[in-house]
Parts: sequence; structure tokens; C-alpha cells
Amino acid sequence: MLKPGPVWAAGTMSGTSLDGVDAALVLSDGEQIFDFGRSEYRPYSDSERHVLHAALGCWPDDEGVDAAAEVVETAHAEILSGFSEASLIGFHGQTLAHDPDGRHGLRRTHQAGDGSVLAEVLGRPVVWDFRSTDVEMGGQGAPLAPFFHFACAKYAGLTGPVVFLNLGGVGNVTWVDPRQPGPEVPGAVLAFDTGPANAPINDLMRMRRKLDQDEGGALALEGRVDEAVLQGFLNHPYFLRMPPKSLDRNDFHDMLSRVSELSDADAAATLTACAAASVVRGGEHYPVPPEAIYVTGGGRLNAALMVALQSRMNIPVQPIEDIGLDGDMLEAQAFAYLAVRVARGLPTSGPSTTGVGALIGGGKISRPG
Ligand SMILES: Nc1ncnc2c1ncn2[C@@H]1O[C@H](COP(=O)(O)OP(=O)(O)OP(=O)(O)O)[C@@H](O)[C@H]1O
Ligand SMILES: CC(=O)N[C@H]1[C@@H]2OC[C@@H](O2)[C@@H](O)[C@@H]1O[C@H](C)C(=O)O
Repeated sequence: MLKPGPVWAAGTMSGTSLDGVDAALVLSDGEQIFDFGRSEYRPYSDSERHVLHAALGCWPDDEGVDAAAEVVETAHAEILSGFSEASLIGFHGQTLAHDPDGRHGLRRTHQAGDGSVLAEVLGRPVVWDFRSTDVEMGGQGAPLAPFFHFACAKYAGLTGPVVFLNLGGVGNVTWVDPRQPGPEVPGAVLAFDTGPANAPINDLMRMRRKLDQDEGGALALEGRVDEAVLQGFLNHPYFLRMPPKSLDRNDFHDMLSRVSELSDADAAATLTACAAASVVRGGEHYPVPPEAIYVTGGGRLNAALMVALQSRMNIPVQPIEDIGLDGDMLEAQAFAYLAVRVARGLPTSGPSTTGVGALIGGGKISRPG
């Protein structure tokens, strides 16, 4: 068992954009955040990314999964070997497939990478497979960052309800009331995935311009939003579902065909408006209006997306740096914090975050032999 008091844990995230691995240190006792430490980013090479892309949608027994797991384990072993000050590792792995509602068969979620292999290589305990138990118990298995977002709101000294918005490949929000004593208390957090965020914009840029992303949102800023496409997108049944709810990267696979008739700039503007509008639609579910929205993830660097959000909302939409947090590393930090919670036997999700029936602690702990 973990010694009492705060410990330094290193968390990692390999997100749905498949760009690379983030790793970051957090000093925590699993409840409070005492400090944030250094962080690092290790990009995937083109060939590694190709292997991961090819394995998207795969389940553990499918062909191609072993190669993807090896890429994930190798990249994580490399980046984590530099974090010798961490006594505990929180290893998220790479989500390849996520079907918590069993729409394609079994209800399940799949993060590639074996934490027991990393525990051996690193010689330290590794907490991993954070999402499976939640799904097995009837939850969505995502988002899992909300309990960490609650601790962040306390760390930042916030005093009223706010929203943390992560704009990664997929968007997700956590509505947080930091006046509550802890994240497990009813009314402290409400979380769900909002819709596609950067993934369709990236896919468009790759297909039409051979670029990885719409840098700064420059192309979208040149274009005009096609209102008919936007309205059609908002008719998707996902937006009628009550939270908790979560998405697979491929759930909105038809986004590019929706904009196929538009110019590059209009298509970028329209996909950007779709991402922003889906976040706004999500606002219907907040128990109490938030005082501000703090944006984390790569999408906060897309000016077109930030402008589209602010123009649709009457509360401040600010990058999370404005409250002293690191928008590039928040997800990696989340899995460091959650690793400490798992090691201490504290819950990592509950009815208001993943929809699981009761508070549960997910995650396996693998120790070096
Ligand atoms: N300077 C920038 N201009 C425009 N977009 C950017 C910029 N920097 C990052 N992005 C967008 O953010 C994405 C990366 O975001 P992030 O790292 O938060 O995603 P992720 O963690 O992989 O995804 P998820 O949170 O869904 O798992 C990039 O793929 C790109 O679309
Ligand atoms: C299944 C899965 O990996 N989901 C990710 C993904 O990326 C963003 C969004 O979709 C969120 O639900 C989740 O990640 C964050 C870190 C979470 O669990 O809170």
C-alpha cells in the first residue's frame, strides 16, 4: 500500500489525435493536489502513427493490435524512464475502440498497452486499464478526468460553478461546483462528451491540404459557415441523449461527407462551428449556469474555435492557463492523480461522471516482480 500523505505520481495520455504521448508529474494524496511537477511530450514517428491509425477500431483479439500495443509500450517506456522521481505511474494507454453501449456487439472499451510490461521495465508500480471496470459495471468508462477537474478547481481557488472544456479529438466537459466538499458528493460534478472537436478538422486538413491541423484556425477564419450543414449536424441523435454519455472517435465518421461540397475554407469554418455548437448544446445539461468556461486541450490554440465558442456564449470562454493550469498536460496530470486515487482505494468515477450505478474505483495495479 502507498505510504500516507502526498506522493509524486507520473501520469500519461496518448490521446485520440494520435500525435504523441504526454507525461506529467503531480504531487497528491488522491484528494488534494499539492503541486504540479515537470512534464514532457514524446511525439509518435510517422511509422508509429501509421501503426496506431491502422489499429483504430480494433479490439484486443483483432489483428494489428499487438503491433499497436508494442508502439504504445515502447513510447511510454521511453518517456517514463525520465521520470525517476515518480513513485507511482498512471498509464492510460491508447484508446483504439470504445463501445460502452454495445452498439456494435459487446459493451466494452479498449486501451492498447499493457501496464504490467511497463511495471517490469520501469521497476515501479503502474496503475492502468482505468476504464474497463466502469464499463463492466454499466458505466460509459469516460470521461474520467472529472474528479481531477474538481481537485483542479480547488487548487485554483475557484469559488463558484465553472466548466472545464477539453477540446481534443473529441470534446468533453466537466461542470464543477467547488463549494462541495468532494467530487463524490451529489451535485459536485457533471460530465460528458460534447461531440467531435478537432478530429474532423484534422481529417479535413489531411485530406484536402496534406496538413495535420488547421494551424491557429487560420483556414476556418477565412471561410463561411454553411448553416444547413450545421443544422443537419445538430439533428444527430447524440445531442438528444441525456448525460452521462461518451463517444468513440469514429462515432461521427460522416463529418467529412457532410462538407464534401464546400470549399476548403468553408468546410473548415463549418466543422469548427459544429464543434463549437455541440459544446453549446451540452450547456443545456448544466445544473446551474457556470461562471466561466476554462478550455484545455489543443483546441484552445485554434482561434477560430475559440471565437466560435465565445460568440455563442454569454460567459467568459478562457484558456485554462488563465487560472494557472497547463492546457497541454491536464489529461496526463489527470491520470497521475487518478493513479494515486486507485492506489489509495478511492473512487475514480460515479453516477454523475460516467453514469455507473455507484461510485467505483477502476484501474489495475501492476507491480514489478
Ligand atoms: N496551434 C494549433 N492550432 C490549431 N489546432 C491545434 C493547435 N495545436 C493543437 N491543435 C489541435 O489540437 C489537437 C490535439 O489536441 P489534444 O492533444 O488535446 O488531443 P488529444 O489528447 O489527442 O485528444 P483527446 O483529448 O480527444 O484524447 C491537434 O490534433 C489539433 O487538432
Ligand atoms: C474512451 C476515451 O479514451 N475517451 C477519451 C476521449 O478523449 C476526450 C474524450 O474522448 C474523453 O471521453 C476521454 O478522455 C478524457 C481524458 C477523460 O476520460 O476524461
